Amino acid sequence: MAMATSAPSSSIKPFFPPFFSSSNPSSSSQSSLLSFLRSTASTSASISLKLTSSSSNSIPRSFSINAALKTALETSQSSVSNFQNDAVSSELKPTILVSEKLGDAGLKVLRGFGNVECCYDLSQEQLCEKISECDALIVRSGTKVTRQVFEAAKGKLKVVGRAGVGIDNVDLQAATEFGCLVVNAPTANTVAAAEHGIALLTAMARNVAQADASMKAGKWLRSKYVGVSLVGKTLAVMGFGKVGTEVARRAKGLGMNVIAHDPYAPADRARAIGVELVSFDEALASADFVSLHMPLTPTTDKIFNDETFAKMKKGVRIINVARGGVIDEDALVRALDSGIVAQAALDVFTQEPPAKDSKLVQHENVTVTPHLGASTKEAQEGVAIEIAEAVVGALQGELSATAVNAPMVPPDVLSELAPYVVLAEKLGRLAVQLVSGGSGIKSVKVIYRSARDPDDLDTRILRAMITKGIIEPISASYVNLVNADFTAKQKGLRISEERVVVDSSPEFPVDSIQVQIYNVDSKFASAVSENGEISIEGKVKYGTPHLTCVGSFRVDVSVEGNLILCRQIDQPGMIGKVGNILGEHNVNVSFMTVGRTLRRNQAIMAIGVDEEPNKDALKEIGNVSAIEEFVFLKL
Ligand SMILES: NC(=O)C1=CN([C@@H]2O[C@H](COP(=O)(O)OP(=O)(O)OC[C@H]3O[C@@H](n4cnc5c(N)ncnc54)[C@H](O)[C@@H]3O)[C@@H](O)[C@H]2O)C=CC1
Ligand SMILES: O=C(O)C(=O)COP(=O)(O)O
Repeated sequence: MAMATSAPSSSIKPFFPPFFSSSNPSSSSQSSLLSFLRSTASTSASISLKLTSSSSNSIPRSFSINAALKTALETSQSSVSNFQNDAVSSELKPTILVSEKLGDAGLKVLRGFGNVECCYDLSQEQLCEKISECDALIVRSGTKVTRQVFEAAKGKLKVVGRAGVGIDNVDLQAATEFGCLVVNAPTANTVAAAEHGIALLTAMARNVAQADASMKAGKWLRSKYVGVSLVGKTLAVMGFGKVGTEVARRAKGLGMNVIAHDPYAPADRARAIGVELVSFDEALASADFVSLHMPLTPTTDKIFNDETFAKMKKGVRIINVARGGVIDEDALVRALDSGIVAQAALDVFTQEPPAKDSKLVQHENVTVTPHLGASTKEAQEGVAIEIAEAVVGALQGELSATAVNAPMVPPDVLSELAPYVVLAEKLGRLAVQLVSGGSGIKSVKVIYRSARDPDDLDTRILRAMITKGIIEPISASYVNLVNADFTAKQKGLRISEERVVVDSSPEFPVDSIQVQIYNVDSKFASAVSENGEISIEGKVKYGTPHLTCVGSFRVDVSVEGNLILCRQIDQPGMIGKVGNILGEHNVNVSFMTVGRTLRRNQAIMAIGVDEEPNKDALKEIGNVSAIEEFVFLKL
């Protein structure tokens, strides 16, 4: 008879229930309040799940993970305030470092949740030194969040919030590798940036800045500062996203002919506001004014250079409120000197602040502002609230709608998938414990059976949770939604997915999830299917995850607590025998089912137990003569 023990399971309660849970060993020395917050948060979330699901015999479509998380947040917040009389309380709250000026309304939201430290103008060294004490970091465009910062965080940093749009100052690859979520505030400063673009466009066309400076120097130069008119001129908006669209709208109001280039923008959205989408070269060849609104990426880096300036109309005027790096600044100086570019108005620079003697900044045909695009009172209050809520939400485990390096799952999809997310992680955790040795897993297949069209099922979050379930019990890695795919790749674990349409109720997103592990030995031979792979399957029943198939045996056991799987000769009295042993050792049985192949042939008994049986209890179970093999699994 084979007896097997389980692989160690992660027993640390998640601080980030349920999607960003971190059992990072390097951050396991969290303070007691943090541990408390973790446990209360996750408990509240699960209580909320149970209450909702118990009210109906079907999985409620109104199931709201956000509500569950909100409950968790409220519990945590009141827990925090309960601790406020404690002299050491402030040291025990999550620490949020704000490294650049943030609007008061946002700071208020943050202070209601954590310990907020505002430290502006930190050097890289100072930031690296401080970051290992911080759970979250909030930045604007001036802080470089480099790989060194993530390394220095030693796993403590869970969220970086960018109070604005551009995330080119954050090393996203490093953030992902370290499982750190990056969120931004992509909408609150759109209008401010667009208005600043228009301000620069009009100021440049009428030499406002130069004329102002000359008057302040005591001059009256009316003929020197004759400008150009905008009406009837062609403006090329390069990057027809949020800001570009708002600039286009306003420029139309000024009577300009607006064209746009954006390889990813839908033509009908442009057409709807009377803008024609054209190719890059066409935009350059026909524009009198070119306004830049694309992000800085490896593709757009220095996309405006000697070659592209040469394609522009002589005397073109350029506005840049996007990122300095999209222009080769030396090439722009050359184009200004040669007259290809008549004027430029720039809010952003490759290096910020630029060198004092920068030829570009000093050029008489250039109007500059010190990265003021987002700097209106309204925009700053807006981004501050947007980012504060996103960071607090992320610290509570909410899947942010503005996550930059994790799958964005719309709230309604998330709410519907919530119980399947729990099932997915548990199936991964169970399947890996059935592998003998626990290592060498290279190939996993997940089969989702659903009545819905395969295109109508977003499985990214389910795959991430299966990955988490598989990896965490057998390695020191901690896995969350952010780094699941990366960690799987690092470990050489290939997870393929198959979606099978079945004849069940399309009301539910998934009928069953099957996890198969290939080319491994099993410590419980009955979990191996006829085709040779370890195979288990689960379903959500009445809102609760159930294990429904082990190898080729049908079972039905709620996956809560721990599980004992026994294969025995199908004969009367087996349930009683094992139940007695567990009872004698004070182990409470929560569920028990028997699945068999043929009557009086082989059967599998799946027993849910609240406590972990001790060695003696397991030995006694193993000594029952009809039991051929068994395994104890931790969930
Ligand atoms: N100066 C400032 O203070 C501010 C600057 N910004 C910057 O403005 C830019 C745009 O911001 P949003 O409109 O909010 O972003 P967005 O993401 O809504 O729009 C960017 C657009 O650029 C397009 N794009 C990407 N690659 C392109 C390419 N090679 N050629 C043409 N288009 C391309 C995208 O398809 C997208 O439609 C970003 O760089 C952002 O950082 C935004 C706010 C304030
Ligand atoms: O949101 C953006 O992309 C911006 O460039 C605004 O930057 P800031 O927050 O003002 O440093």
